[in-house]
Amino acid sequence: ICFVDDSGDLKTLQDEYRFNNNDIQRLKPSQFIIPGFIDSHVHAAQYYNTGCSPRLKLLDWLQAFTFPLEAKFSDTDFAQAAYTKAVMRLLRHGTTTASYFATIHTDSSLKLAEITEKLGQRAFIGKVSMDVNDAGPYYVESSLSVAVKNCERFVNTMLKKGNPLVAPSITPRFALSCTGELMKELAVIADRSKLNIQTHISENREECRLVRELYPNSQHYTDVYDRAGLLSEKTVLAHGVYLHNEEMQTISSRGSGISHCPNSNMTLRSGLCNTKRLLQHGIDVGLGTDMSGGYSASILDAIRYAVQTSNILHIDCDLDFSNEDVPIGVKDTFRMATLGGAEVLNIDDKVGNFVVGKDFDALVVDVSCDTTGFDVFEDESPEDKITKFLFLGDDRNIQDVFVAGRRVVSGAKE
Ligand SMILES: Nc1nc2[nH]cnc2c(=O)[nH]1
Ligand SMILES: [Zn+2]
Repeated sequence: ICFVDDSGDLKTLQDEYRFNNNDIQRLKPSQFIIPGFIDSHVHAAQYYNTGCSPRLKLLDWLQAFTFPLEAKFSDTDFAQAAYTKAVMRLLRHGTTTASYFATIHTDSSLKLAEITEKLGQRAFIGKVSMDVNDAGPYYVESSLSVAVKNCERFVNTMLKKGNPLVAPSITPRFALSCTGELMKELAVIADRSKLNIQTHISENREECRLVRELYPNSQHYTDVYDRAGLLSEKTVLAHGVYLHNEEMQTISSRGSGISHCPNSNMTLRSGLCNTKRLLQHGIDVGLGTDMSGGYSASILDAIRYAVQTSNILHIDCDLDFSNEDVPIGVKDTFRMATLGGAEVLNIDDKVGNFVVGKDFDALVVDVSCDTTGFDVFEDESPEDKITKFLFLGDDRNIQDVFVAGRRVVSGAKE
């Protein structure tokens, strides 16, 4: 982004900033641009299962549906086809940055990185690390040392590429899938190259109970990760539904962020995350689809579910809340979907809003395109139109998608 200027005098701007007439894209009155959406927690492999909503809770769902699906990604041809569809779908929904979990397989995780590079999406790619799986030996790394070697090969290959848009993220699946030793080794690898870290935390009551049982010497779930050295300002913790105040204080003091995944939290009946409390503790909050825990690949869906989650938390609570404590609204969740996500992923110096010097990651939205699913009226303000798009719009309204100034989706008719 070289300049932001609302002067109507094109000639003066052209003289000052030296751009050609051919470089100008004029927006229609029904169009506007917004920062690209950031999905701070999404499982690329699980795209295959989106919409299959099996009505199980987290741990049973992992065993019955998710691990068997992820095991198929040992086949790199299968991975190539499935990941291509996933990345294309996310881009079509306006996700300019995604923080992906892949699977435990190094080569197919590298394929996911290649696909995001080719299709032009900004991405963090996580080869999933797990050296424990009670569900069986068919989906687990065979030992601690193999898990560490796999992670190192993945990270080294990614770093050698040196792509400014696609980076590795260290990805211990969660405390129930990793030994304490593995988590410590992964923290060292992350620290060595100052990498992002992503994992799940405090998503489901049964999961929290098992973590307490498995780590009796830790004060709480957050402490398990903190003792392993996994909490940095580049750490993304997905869910955080059942965090206590003390845990939020620790997360805040380490500068780690939470990826709020409201569709997943409801679909898997995990719980309702109180994002207001997280924000009050000074924690960065972004949005995640967490597909296929969440059934939708769209961050617009997460924007809506995040509003509704906060609304539900405030039903019948009016007497307990002061007048100031209103639920979060669509402005808040739109921020989470853009700048909030950038803060959580520690890339807010590069993306998240339109500030000179940042990269142009943007969506051209048209609220009156041919196939639009809602109506706007002449007397409505720009703010009304944006709000309607956030609540009622979909990929049909997303005309163009730009990542770092490159148009990666063009919905314009020839
Ligand atoms: N939602 C969700 N939670 C998890 N916890 C550990 N693995 C997963 C996963 O794949 N999805
Ligand atoms: Zn997840």
